Amino acid sequence: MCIGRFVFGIGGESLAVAQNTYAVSWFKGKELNMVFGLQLSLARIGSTVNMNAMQPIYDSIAKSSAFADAPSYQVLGVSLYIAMFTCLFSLACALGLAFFDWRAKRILKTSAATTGETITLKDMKTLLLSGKLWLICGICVAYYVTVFPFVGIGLVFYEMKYQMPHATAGIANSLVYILSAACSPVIGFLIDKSGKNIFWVMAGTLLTLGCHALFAFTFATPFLPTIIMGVAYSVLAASLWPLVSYFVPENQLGTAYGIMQSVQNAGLAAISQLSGSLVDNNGYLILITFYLVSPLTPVSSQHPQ
Ligand SMILES: N[C@@H](Cc1c[nH]cn1)C(=O)NCC(=O)O
Repeated sequence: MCIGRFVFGIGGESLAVAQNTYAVSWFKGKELNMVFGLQLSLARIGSTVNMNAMQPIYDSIAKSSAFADAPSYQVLGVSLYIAMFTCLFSLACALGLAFFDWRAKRILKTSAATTGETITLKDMKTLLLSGKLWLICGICVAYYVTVFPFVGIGLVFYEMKYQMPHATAGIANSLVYILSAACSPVIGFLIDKSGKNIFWVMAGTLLTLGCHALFAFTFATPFLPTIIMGVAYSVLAASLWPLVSYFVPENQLGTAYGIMQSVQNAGLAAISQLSGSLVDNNGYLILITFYLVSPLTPVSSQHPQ
């Protein structure tokens, strides 16, 4: 299983790096935040379908006459084979993209997704010494560790703190992603219109901070902070990822996004472990208080655009 998850991580995150680089190369200066919003929206539809569909798929296979006496690992295997078809669909889309890129290159007599320049060792050194890149990485990791691990343990949190039935807790937990799927393109469009990415990064961070405060210190309906968190997360994501393209030259974008994803995932790996251990040993109040402190890092590391 660990090997499978390792390969999955390499594939998924490389895809994200390539997607971001293509998006900037094709849409820079033309509603880039909206394009990122749309991309995030589709990714979040995928996460939501995954969160809500896999258990029913597993249950219906287990109940089917063909697998009535099958051990659970076989039922799981068949469920994962079904999930594999969405990966094949993704591969088909990538092949379609390659075709359009090749066609654009042929018609425009240029490389569509790159400037034709490749990164040199000197560029790499300049990039690695760029304070702005590391600040963005800091914002990215400090913010995302308060959202992805929270959603990861959210189901049990809603059940335990708010005494919600399993199904209602599942709906509450997927609301962050459902809202993000619905709002991200619209929010991306509004960010394009205002052109103030850093302001929106700060707004998204502060709103998320408020949500964690409501979760930690009140017993008011959790739907309100969850809804606000869905919107805040969309605001942050649609404004943060395009920001890289404002200061990193096009031939270094892939490397810059690669560094950003690595830092984000290193933080997520560590904080997911810490979240589990904080919940088990100290309870949810301490965990949410920890999430409250983490986004302060992005707020304090930002300065006006
Ligand atoms: N690292 C990417 C992709 C991802 C999503 N969940 C885990 N990895 C990322 O964070 N993209 C931005 C987003 O908001 O999903």
